[in-house]
Amino acid sequence: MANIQVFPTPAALYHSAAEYWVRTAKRAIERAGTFHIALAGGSTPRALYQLLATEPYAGQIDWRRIHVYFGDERYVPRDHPDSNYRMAREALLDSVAIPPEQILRIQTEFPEPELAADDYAQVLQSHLPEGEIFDLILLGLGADGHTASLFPETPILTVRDRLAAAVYVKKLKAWRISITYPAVEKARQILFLVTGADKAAVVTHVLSPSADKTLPVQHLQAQGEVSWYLDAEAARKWEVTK
Ligand SMILES: O=C1O[C@H](COP(=O)(O)O)[C@@H](O)[C@H](O)[C@H]1O
Repeated sequence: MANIQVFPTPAALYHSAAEYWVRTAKRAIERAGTFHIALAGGSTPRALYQLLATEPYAGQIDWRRIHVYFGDERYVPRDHPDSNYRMAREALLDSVAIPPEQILRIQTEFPEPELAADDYAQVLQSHLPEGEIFDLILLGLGADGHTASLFPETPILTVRDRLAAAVYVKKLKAWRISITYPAVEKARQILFLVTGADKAAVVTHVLSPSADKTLPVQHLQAQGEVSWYLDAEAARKWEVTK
């Protein structure tokens, strides 16, 4: 059963998500000495990353113990405006003391997206703690129901033998590299961040137990704790139906 929280404003959501991150990191560091987190891309998490780079949050985290991964990446150069790595770097990673070798981006320099995905699958296998388990995965939700780059009606949805894969998204005419269901499902904790009125319909569909299981996020068989942080706009239609 997921924990669903609705916040009156995006700012309230971001502050609670920053507190969640700090709590989860401290707990992991106490338990294992490290915190392995996969970041979401897109635009929603940017404000969270910016908050984490400032007080009172930044000073509560032992950044030297943090290992950062990416849930998905656009197959573009790392300084491209669409790059999820670039967004996270500008919003957070450039401002905190994570050792550079612990920032494990998806390397899009490979000549084929499949090679980049194979490389990232290896990176995850060799860097994640035993069992290839993330402490926390941050995820977003696209208006079409995609999460990470698990897009509807794409072959990546059937990949269960690798931790990362490449996917061509026809409607975007673009390649993506993404972690796969098995990588997401094993995480200790998953936190979805969803804001804005354009997500209201998809949120209602995804969170209604009786809705058709047509969207990728509905097929996620998470083994750990799942939380949804929604702002009031994104939750507007769901709150009416529940
Ligand atoms: O393309 C992407 O979309 C999703 C959702 O992004 P959002 O800005 O609408 O929240 C995101 O989670 C994913 O990382 C990104 O590559």
